[in-house]
Amino acid sequence: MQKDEDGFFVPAPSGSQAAPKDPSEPGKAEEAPPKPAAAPATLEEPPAGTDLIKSTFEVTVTLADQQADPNSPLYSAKTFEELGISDDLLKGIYDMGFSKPSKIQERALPLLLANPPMNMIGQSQSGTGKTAAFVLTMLSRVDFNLHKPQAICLAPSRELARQIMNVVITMGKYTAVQTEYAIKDHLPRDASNITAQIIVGNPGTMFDLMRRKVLDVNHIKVFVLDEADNMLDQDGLGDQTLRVKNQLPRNKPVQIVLFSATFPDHVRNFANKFAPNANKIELQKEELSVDSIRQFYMDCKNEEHKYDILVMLYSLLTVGQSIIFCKRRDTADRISQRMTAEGHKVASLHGAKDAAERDAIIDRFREGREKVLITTNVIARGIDILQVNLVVNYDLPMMNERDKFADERPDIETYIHRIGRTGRFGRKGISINFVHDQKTWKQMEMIEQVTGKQIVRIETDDIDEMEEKMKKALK
Ligand SMILES: Nc1ncnc2c1ncn2[C@@H]1O[C@H](COP(=O)(O)OP(=O)(O)OP(=O)(O)O)[C@@H](O)[C@H]1O
Repeated sequence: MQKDEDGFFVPAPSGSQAAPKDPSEPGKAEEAPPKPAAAPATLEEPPAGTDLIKSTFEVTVTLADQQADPNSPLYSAKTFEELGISDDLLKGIYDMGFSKPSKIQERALPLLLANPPMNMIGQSQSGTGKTAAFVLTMLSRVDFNLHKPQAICLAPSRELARQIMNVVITMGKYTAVQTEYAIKDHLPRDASNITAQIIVGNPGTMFDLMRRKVLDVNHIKVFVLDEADNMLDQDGLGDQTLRVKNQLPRNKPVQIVLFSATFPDHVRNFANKFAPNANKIELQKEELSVDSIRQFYMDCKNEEHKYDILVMLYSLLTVGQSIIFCKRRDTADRISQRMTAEGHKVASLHGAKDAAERDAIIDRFREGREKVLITTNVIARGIDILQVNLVVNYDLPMMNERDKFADERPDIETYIHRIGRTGRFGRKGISINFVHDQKTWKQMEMIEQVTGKQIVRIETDDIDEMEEKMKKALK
């Protein structure tokens, strides 16, 4: 059994190849032991000036080449011009409104674009600009005169794959780049032979296109995993991701680029094997989430009371836009049906809906036509909608949603990604957890302990106080 995007167990696709079960055996080509790493360099951000993002967090840069000095200006770019990329790409970047690289871009791009290409394992908080870093890497390595797949990017959900594709198309607007999706129900126009240079999709469909030789792997130079810890998780999408990797040519170097806001220890070991000899950018454990997200909790009396509180919050949910995370698809449906019947305007999105419906729902939400989205973990990661200023954990994320053998511990990584749907690129945001019994209270306490960020109580019976606290947090 494996899990789908919502974290539900589903049977493996028929005819799929068996993949190694042991995470320590990810294949043969990548078995070479990594070189000893150089002493890590810890860098502090200079005082923030007019930066859009006031990043005070620290990253640790570890170079695969132990002779090199990670503090060398060679490995930092204060401007996009310094990167030596084409004018067409520079124009694309400036058109997106980016005036200078964000912290992760500043540190990662010189390493990503250097020749010969080196693997990268990059970590930086949600909403800090990782996408542009790997998209620029793909675009700058592609030969636009060659009509063959040259860069592939995998993401855990169709919504995220579509979002990444938009960045590829927008940033590549002044180039001749051609793109293709590898997502379900989105068959390539010419279903026998993909001529596009950059393919973005989900691992199951990507593998299928490769296996059927619709996607020729022989010219692939870059392989990106966004949300890499999730993509490598053995109980989630890991097997399928590994199958994709095993299709890549072994006699030619492929640059492997892994990015995420979280790399839990058990995945990090696998990541090191998946992307051997990688340059690494890591966050300190206590810096996993950005400070611009203020975290609250509400003490609900019981499960039913959670619903009442959510309805009471409705006027606040619609001040900007909000995402409500539930554990189960049927909870998401039930809440949205009830709220709709009571005259509120909400949408629900989860993995049981068909592809066209999912696309329509997220597009409407992105355009601001829906203000409240009730969903599952399917869009917990990566989704970038700047107007979202409130995230509600109607149910806390649990490990047992990811792993049927896990106990009732909270899923800290998923929590960090969920609340990261707000507070994008230095903006303010709020998250609210609903707790309703001893168990959920303890789970939240554990989240507070591990993340080192305070979660402040809001009274459930004083709507005015609630409003005031939340508005203050958003100021
Ligand atoms: N250099 C920049 N200048 C201004 N805005 C930027 C810059 N880089 C990225 N952004 C914007 O910041 C927002 C967040 O970026 P992105 O979605 O890449 O975050 P992320 O680090 O991938 O987050 P997550 O971990 O949630 O996937 C996007 O709206 C993007 O357009």
